[in-house]
Amino acid sequence: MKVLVLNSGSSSIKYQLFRSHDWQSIANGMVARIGEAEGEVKHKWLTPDGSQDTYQETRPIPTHAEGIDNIVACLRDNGALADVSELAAIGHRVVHGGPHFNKPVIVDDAVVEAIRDVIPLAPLHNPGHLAGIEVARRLFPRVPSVAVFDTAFHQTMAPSAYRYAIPEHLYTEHRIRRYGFHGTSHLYVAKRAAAVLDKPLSQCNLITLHLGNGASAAAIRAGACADTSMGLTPLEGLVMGTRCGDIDPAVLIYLSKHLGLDADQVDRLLNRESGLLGICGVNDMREIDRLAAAGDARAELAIGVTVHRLKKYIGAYYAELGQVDALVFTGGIGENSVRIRAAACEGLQRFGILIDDAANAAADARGERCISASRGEVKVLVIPTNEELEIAQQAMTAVGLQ
Ligand SMILES: Nc1ncnc2c1ncn2[C@@H]1O[C@H](COP(=O)(O)OP(=O)(O)O)[C@@H](O)[C@H]1O
Ligand SMILES: CC(=O)OP(=O)(O)O
Ligand SMILES: [Mg+2]
Repeated sequence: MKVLVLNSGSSSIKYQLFRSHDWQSIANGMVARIGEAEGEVKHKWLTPDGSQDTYQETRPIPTHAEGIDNIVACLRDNGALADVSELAAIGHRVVHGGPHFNKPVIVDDAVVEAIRDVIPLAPLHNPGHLAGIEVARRLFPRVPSVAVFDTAFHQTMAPSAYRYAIPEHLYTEHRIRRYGFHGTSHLYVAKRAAAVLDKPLSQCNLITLHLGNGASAAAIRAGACADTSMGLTPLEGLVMGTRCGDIDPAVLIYLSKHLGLDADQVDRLLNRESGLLGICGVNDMREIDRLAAAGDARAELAIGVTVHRLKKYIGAYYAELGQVDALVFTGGIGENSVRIRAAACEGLQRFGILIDDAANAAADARGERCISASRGEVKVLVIPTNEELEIAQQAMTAVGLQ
């Protein structure tokens, strides 16, 4: 059997197709710039002889339905999914499940309504997910769609971690609390870390750092999420590509009262024009690394603010957990930036966190690896995330086939 995973955003749909007997990824790609004059289509798949083939074009993709049509036609034509009856499930990434979901669910009308219900809490993400879900259910009425929520893994947080210190009715009536995101990634790397540590996940205390364009940290106690840096929305916490992360809430009041910005302008400023981009004009960490190495002071500052914030979270989560088995780096930056990993761990020997510089910088290193020095009590691990695989496996379990 096969499982198709869709990560359907506001203007793009990323996908990956797995075969379930060995969880090999047999095709992946995306359609982007949906609704724009020039859409972008990229497909990659495994051929029967084991090599990779690709297809790329620009063409208008007016709607999500046409996007999914394009993906399915390509999978049919290249043989990756010659027959739709091979599909056991379609797994959908859903960023916000609100308070409703702590595990994956087979999508029915009630689930669609629940996802719609929390659109105000994730206006950038949930509408795109719903479009993908609705099209998939219409095109494949016989294939179960399974929603896998970014928020689900974080549902084990205690009220002391998820409640904000604001009037109670904002929680009881308006559901304003910390939800946390990237949960599928935090869970996936936590499972892999437990395998590397050779212990059951339920016996592991971990600090996981998902550092991509969006970035978040999680404190994991005995395999369950105890705290995480993102909040009501994916804006809180670490410094991100274009998002500010933690900020004095009075800055918003100031922007509104003294600079006359309305809610939409504040939203755009903090979600899209801040973070690394806001500090140094660039949001790609590779480019920032290069600029900083060439002496660019703003790029250096962007790295400085990022690392300062990361260290605060490592320290805070260490204090929350009391004992830590491993610190885990993942996401595009966590997996690749030697400098950020080294700087985030610098000076933490007293915590038992000590990096082996050669292991951290090993140029040819790929895949899961341990980069801590042997005398460091806390293992420092680099674990490439694979949210799609986690979604595919959870979807298979949800439909009772695994
Ligand atoms: N070799 C590298 N060194 C430093 N940063 C890198 C490297 N490769 C990728 N990145 C950074 O990873 C980030 C994207 O992470 P990714 O997890 O792919 O993001 P997304 O959240 O979009 O999935 C970008 O800031 C990119 O510059
Ligand atoms: C929740 C979130 O921030 O997701 P992404 O990193 O994919 O933007
Ligand atoms: Mg990502």
